[in-house]
Amino acid sequence: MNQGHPVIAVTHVRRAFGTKEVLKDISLQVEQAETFGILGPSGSGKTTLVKLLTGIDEVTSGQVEVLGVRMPKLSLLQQIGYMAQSDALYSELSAKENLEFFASLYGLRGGNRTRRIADVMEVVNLQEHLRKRVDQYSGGMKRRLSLAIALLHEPPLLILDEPTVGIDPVLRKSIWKELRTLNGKGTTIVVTTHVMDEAEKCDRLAMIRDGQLLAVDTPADLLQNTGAASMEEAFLYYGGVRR
Ligand SMILES: Nc1ncnc2c1ncn2[C@@H]1O[C@H](COP(=O)(O)OP(=O)(O)OP(=O)(O)O)[C@@H](O)[C@H]1O
Repeated sequence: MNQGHPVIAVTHVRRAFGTKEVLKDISLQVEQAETFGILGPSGSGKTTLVKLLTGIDEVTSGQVEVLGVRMPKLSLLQQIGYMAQSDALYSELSAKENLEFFASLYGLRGGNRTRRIADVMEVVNLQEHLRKRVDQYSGGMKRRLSLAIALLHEPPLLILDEPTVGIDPVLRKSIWKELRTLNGKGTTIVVTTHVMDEAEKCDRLAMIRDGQLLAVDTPADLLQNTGAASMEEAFLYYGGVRR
């Protein structure tokens, strides 16, 4: 892989829908094996940014490079595990059938496929619900299954759009533990959130509001630089709300 280069390089990116500018001159880099958080309120542009990183959407101007390749690039999808905010599942199929479908898209076959399916279902604690139809799953279970699918092909880059929404605190903790383990193995993780305590678990954090990048730093430095007692306070500080 591209040793020494950032896994993601976003350079002066703008994205507009008609006359509405949703991302305004965003530049940032994500290094290998980082957990990089994108924190911002609803409507701030997190999903729009994430779609540019995965190549689902295209910049209006500027440039996005992933693993040294200019996006969008279809062939890079094999390298990315993407968990969208709305679950892309076949509800009339069982979890197993969904997993098998996505595994075949990623070229996983035979014993390897069976092993990966069992592994990822264990990570999200759904192993007992493998044969259940997805339309009988709760919202949180669907989120967990979507995460399992993103992990299936062991991609070097995981992009997770609000992965723990609707997931209870115990499982949320175990999912974060698993993400940390993947980091330890060299996986790079980009995760969007509007939950402050999740943001603090990231190695580095980009704070965005109204499509603008307010700050990028480690959670500890964001707190220190602002003199804030909490991430929430730091966010308000950068957002222009000073006490
Ligand atoms: N296809 C589109 N056409 C027009 N406007 C869009 C489109 N997609 C997103 N937007 C607008 O861009 C802004 C940012 O949306 P985005 O979904 O990126 O926010 P977000 O930070 O992910 O929010 P949330 O946390 O609620 O998911 C919003 O004002 C939204 O209405």
